[in-house]
Amino acid sequence: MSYANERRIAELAIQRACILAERVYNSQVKGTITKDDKSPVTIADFGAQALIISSITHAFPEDPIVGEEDSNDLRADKSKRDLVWGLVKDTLDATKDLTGELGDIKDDEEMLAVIDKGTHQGGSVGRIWALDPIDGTRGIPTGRAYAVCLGLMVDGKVQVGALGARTYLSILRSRREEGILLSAVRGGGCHHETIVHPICSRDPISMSSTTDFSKARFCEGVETAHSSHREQASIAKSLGITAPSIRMDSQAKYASISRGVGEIYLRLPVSMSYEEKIWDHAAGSLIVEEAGGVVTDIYGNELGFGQGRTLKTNKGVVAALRALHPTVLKPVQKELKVFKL
Ligand SMILES: Nc1ncnc2c1ncn2[C@@H]1O[C@H](COP(=O)(O)O)[C@@H](OP(=O)(O)O)[C@H]1O
Ligand SMILES: [Mg+2]
Ligand SMILES: [Mg+2]
Ligand SMILES: [Mg+2]
Repeated sequence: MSYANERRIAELAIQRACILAERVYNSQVKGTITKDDKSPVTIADFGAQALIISSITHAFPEDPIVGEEDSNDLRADKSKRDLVWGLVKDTLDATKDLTGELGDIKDDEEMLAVIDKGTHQGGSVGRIWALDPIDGTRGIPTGRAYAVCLGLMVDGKVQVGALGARTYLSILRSRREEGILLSAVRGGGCHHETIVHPICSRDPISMSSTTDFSKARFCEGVETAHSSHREQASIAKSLGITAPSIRMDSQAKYASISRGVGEIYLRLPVSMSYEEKIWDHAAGSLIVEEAGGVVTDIYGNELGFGQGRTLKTNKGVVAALRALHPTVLKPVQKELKVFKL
């Protein structure tokens, strides 16, 4: 199946949400709330979730959605709700030419209801979308990278992925680059474009072909609570990697290696009890695979997207160019003392 319509809707929905996210990124007002699990959420996360879910349900009304956020905090805080609705309304007004394909939201009550359409529990049967409205939320208040990510799973396997990301190349190359949009369909390769709407040009992308570890670079997250920098450094050293790690928030790391900026992405668990969320990996992992990479957990197992809202049976992530992946996995397993289950 080509999934051409799903890919187009996902790309447009991501672009519309990125317009909202950029407003928050560039504004003084982030409206950050600390969730019950102590993680942050901003008004951009809520607004982007509302816009993207409304797009999916407009185009594919039968499809369930696993989204990261819910509306509870907004229902309890009228001023935050007003801020989010103001953002959503302004973005809808600014993108009226997309309303035919992506639909509209009429008022703040409808917005809250739309946000709560992301509560599906996931699973291995049929079509299910996985949405991370803002991945790398800490990147928004800190002015670092973030990404807006959407994947379509069919019978537990990701078939379509789209990801809008900003700033990672500008961070790396000290120059301003507009956001980029990457998308992929399984078996159909992936491409990228600068985020300008409407979609106009497409360039295929592929990973770097570097197989010499002395010339290779690896990506890792910024937050030390999300992956083990110490173990990642030790693995890089044992592989003979000499370049410093490329650190950035969000699935921009998947985007980065899929465009040849870095060859390896290591996300080694800091805690063996943490279960990675499907929305943190659905889009990015497919994009890397379609750009020539392999994505597994630390055991070498493929990521299992059909087991609910989390990757229950996986621990950590190891993503690398196909030719490098087996060699990267060896020191990972030695360092973490793990064996294939
Ligand atoms: N202990 C942990 N281990 C791994 N990932 C974690 C974590 N706690 C939170 N996360 C996830 O890490 C994501 C960000 O990844 P990164 O550090 O690569 O930017 C967060 O996504 P959100 O920012 O969407 O909440 C969150 O889901
Ligand atoms: Mg979060
Ligand atoms: Mg996330
Ligand atoms: Mg998020």
